Amino acid sequence: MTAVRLAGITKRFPGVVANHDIHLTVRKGTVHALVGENGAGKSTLMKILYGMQKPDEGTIEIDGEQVSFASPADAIARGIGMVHQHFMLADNLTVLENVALGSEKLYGIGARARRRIKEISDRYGLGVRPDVLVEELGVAARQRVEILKVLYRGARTLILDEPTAVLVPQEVDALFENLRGLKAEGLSVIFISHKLGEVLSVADDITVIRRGTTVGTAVPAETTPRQLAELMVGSELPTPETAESTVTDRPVVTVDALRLAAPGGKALLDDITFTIHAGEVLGIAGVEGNGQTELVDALIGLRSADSGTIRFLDEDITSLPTRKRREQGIGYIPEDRHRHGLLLEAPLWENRILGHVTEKPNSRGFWLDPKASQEDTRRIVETYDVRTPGIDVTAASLSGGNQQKLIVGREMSHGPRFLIAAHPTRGVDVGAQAAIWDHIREARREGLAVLLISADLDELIGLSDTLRVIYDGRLVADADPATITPEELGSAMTGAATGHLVAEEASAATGHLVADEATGTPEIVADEASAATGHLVADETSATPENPARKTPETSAEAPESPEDEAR
Ligand SMILES: Nc1ncnc2c1ncn2[C@@H]1O[C@H](COP(=O)(O)OP(=O)(O)OP(=O)(O)O)[C@@H](O)[C@H]1O
Repeated sequence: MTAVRLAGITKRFPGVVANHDIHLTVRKGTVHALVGENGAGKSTLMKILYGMQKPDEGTIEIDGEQVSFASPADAIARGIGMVHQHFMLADNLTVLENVALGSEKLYGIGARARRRIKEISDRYGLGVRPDVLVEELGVAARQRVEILKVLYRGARTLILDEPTAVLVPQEVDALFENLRGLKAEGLSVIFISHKLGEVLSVADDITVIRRGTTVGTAVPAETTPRQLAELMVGSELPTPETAESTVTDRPVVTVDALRLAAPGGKALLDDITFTIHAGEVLGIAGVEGNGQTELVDALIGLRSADSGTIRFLDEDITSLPTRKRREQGIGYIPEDRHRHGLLLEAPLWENRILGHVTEKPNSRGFWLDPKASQEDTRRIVETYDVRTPGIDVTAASLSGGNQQKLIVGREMSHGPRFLIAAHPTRGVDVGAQAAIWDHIREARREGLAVLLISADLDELIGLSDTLRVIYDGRLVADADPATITPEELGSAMTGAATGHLVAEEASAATGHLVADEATGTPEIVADEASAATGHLVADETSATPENPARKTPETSAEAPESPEDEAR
């Protein structure tokens, strides 16, 4: 039984054929993965299915019937639902309000709506409680609310755009369990992901898109991640090398007792102390919303600390403005590329200037030097393999992964001494990811110090020389990247986030996590660690990805303007 059939879909943009004669058949009751390198045309195809864009050619069939969508409302009416990568929930409203508002016609906004939410939540095991405020919820719980919201509107086919990018391994397992629940009820899921291992574990069918067209399908049980990657890019992938240590004893960044409080006085960052040396990557592990955003903001100067100091090389930069920090050699890959990394409506070469207005090659003395920055943009496009018809197109017209490559290229171009990298490869395909890792490693060999924040635990462990766990605004534990596994680290993060991982640092120098106390409550997830072996030993079985107490401080309200705005 076919849920969705797309046939002969073609979509052109100026200078680009985003989709060319695409064929995709999604069976009822299956998870269908859509894979392909950055810019291959996945999002465009899904926007067409969701009524956000009109195809130039081709047909859409839902349940065997040909349809034509003028807007997402039309697609929703035919049972298509989309869960975007950037969640679209209002923090200050309850789950019930978020779900029911805008669809009052269905079940009102009162008791009937509440009943319906409970019903859906129970049926698919989503664990969504209607009356909590969304701001109280962690990332995984928000995602389940988004899923519930589309089910509430009657979706029978759900499009999930990179749903696992923000989840820790245990949460990914929980999500996949939910997807199995949906399948069992005959629903279909279209799953876009760059994490090929996950794709192979969850998908029933896989369609591969390359350069705008469907190049084949893969049978999950008979395919390895490597074969899938080769099908995607059409050639062999570079293997990310295991890197030798390049850590020196020269401190580049020294943060001492940094504290930052919310307007009400609650500490968002407390007693943050660390040193990053030349050639060292310090990885910060944590469930999103435990102070990472504030830490990055404080380091780049978007917020000022209430107390404590930040030293960069030999200077106290605690009260230095963002632009000056960048001029002195601090690079910044922001977690939200749309808010802090790009001017979406400006051409690529202007985006290359953003945040670096006063620096070479963008300026010569007092004056901007557009020619030089255009030329350098071409170099970045080439070096970082940004797929684009040219440097005059807007940043908005690049695919998500290609936007990310442009930002990384820009930040690496200024020869930073310290790089603040928040999710540097989010949305980037496996080939480009390995290339970005290589660029970072190469700069590290030359003495770059990196603060790395990443939800991709393979990346975090693989790239870091030192790992620390952040929970509730404090660095509560550290772990050795040479021995810890993603699962163990994931447990430590969720465990810490439930407040029951009580860890004491044995010695920052050895990087060993010592957790010395188990509180005996059922939520304990990391209950043992051994300083002797340097291993974090976590009890995975009791991980609680659904814990609603997880912190996600609301940050947008008080966040100042982006550095780019300031710099302009
Ligand atoms: N609104 C637009 N205007 C111009 N070009 C566009 C627009 N949207 C997408 N494109 C182009 O269409 C192509 C396909 O982009 P799409 O976003 O569908 O890729 P993708 O497979 O989703 O990539 P990623 O994995 O990076 O998200 C790209 O070359 C992109 O630059």
